[in-house]
Amino acid sequence: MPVDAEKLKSKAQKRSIGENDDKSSNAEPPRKRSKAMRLPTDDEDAKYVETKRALKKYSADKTSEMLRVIKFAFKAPPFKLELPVYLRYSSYQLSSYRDRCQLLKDNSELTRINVEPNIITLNAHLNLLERIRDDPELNTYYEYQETENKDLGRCMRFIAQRIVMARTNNNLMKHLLAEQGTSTEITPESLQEYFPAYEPPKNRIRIKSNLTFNENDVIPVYSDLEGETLESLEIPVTLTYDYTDVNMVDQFTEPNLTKAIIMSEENGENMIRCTCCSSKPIVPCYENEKCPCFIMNQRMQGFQIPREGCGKTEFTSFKPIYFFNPKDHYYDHAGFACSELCGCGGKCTNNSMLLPHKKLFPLEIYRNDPAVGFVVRSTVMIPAGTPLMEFTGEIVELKNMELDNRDYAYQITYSDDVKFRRLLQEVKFSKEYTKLLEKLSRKRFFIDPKIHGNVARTVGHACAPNMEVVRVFQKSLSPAHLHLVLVTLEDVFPSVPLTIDYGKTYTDVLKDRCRCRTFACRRGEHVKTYKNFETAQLAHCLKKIHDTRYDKWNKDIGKEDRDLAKKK
Ligand SMILES: C[S@@+](CC[C@H](N)C(=O)[O-])C[C@H]1O[C@@H](n2cnc3c(N)ncnc32)[C@H](O)[C@@H]1O
Repeated sequence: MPVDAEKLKSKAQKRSIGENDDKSSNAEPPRKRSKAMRLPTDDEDAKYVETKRALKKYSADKTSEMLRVIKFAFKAPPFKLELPVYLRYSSYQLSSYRDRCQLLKDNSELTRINVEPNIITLNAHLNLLERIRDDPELNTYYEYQETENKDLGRCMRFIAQRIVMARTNNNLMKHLLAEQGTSTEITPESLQEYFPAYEPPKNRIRIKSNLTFNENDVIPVYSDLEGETLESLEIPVTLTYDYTDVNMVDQFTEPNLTKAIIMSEENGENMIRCTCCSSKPIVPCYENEKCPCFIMNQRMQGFQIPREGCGKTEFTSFKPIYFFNPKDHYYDHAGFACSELCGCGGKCTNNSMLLPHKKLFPLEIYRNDPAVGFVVRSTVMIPAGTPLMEFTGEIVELKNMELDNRDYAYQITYSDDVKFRRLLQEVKFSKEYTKLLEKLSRKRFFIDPKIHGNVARTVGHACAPNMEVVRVFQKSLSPAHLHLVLVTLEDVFPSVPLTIDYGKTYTDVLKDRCRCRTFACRRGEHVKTYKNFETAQLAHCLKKIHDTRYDKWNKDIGKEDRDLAKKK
């Protein structure tokens, strides 16, 4: 993820002689779990219960009042209890909070389970269709693409352009490619070996049945490492974070950000919300030219440079979000969504956060490569253009972030974000608030999910990723009102890990240790296999590979049989 290069470099060096090297060595003797885990004492447990009670109270009244919430952070090993004071959540609800302690307590969940991949895929698909059918909002407004996607050619073109651009904009890459050596010709057949399907073993170790503690969002965690046993498995500390679906702000470390939240709440002028309502279950805010949230959404879509023959990327609630121009992607792509504070309550066509918050697509976390650690996949096909998940964590300025957290954190504000700053000048906020937002926009804020985060923190890096990260604002325009949303670039099938591109800074630090194994890898073993990518040819190959995967998926979900049965 794009972070300060020098700092990361020192961290990478630290790692290369330490933790990471150990992990990648297959020869490492299995470590005993007991060393890492100690259950809390009665005293510690009592304090934990007390905290939870305080949190419950907070969730129950859902006020936006300042409230003191005590955070317990358990650091293992050795097990240590801290009591820093955590305040203030930038969201108006605390939808979940779970302590690391719970994970330690739940060690007994560790179990072996037998799976039949095809049955899992079929069941997951049927469950998904059922969920869509049973949800009055989805069954009327959302179309899950079960048939072939007619826009796929366009998506593949974007991916191909993105890959070519990431390579040509990278000096180290240019240098490597200029070296002597042969280059493999790009054909669907030659690329095929870089698209292996991941089939989990039939007998898997399940570490947790649900990492989120939310029964509407079940995310199990598996360990599929070869030769691993229940006895040798060590639950890594990277799994013991507080699961949160909302971003957080600590008022002590980030007083200016807190001030921005308060100013937006206390002065209606600084808040953007609509009063739209209708008798329909979903209010048509995106079709209402007077809706202030839609107007802001349109203004942000104005960041995009028009391309001949292409439309603009639209941020709506139910239609796919397709991209057209990979240049300046993060700067050019932002949306503004209605929220629960609006007249529509966020249940409208102008809320691209609606789908990710529904947790429609079942996810699982697993690891099969010790050098990469845990990654994420879905057990159903996720269509291209789906805003799949939000990347949550603590919003923190670079100078306040712990060095150790940086390989997990995602940068959200950039001092050279000219278009965004121009917009700030045009919006009619109070003078003082505009000044503050301007100041904040020049600072380097990150979303740090290391201690408080969600499943998105586990998404791995790939040089040819299948998801892109975009910004969606709600309520106002400070960094505390910004959400990072991960959108699929192509149809992602159940056998494929979900990935994003952590960015050039990160891959440069990875040096030759990138394990994304994609044909377009910028830092792995196969960097020089393909020297020349031509966009159109690459898009064509990607489409062919997609079609093969699509045919297999169709068989797995028994679609052909069901279509036949319907005809009869
Ligand atoms: C944001 S975390 C991803 C979750 C992590 N795998 C875990 O188990 O918690 C980033 C870390 O994952 C690993 N990682 C992710 N993608 C990788 C890749 N393509 N090659 C090598 N390591 C990768 C690296 O250790 C990196 O520091």
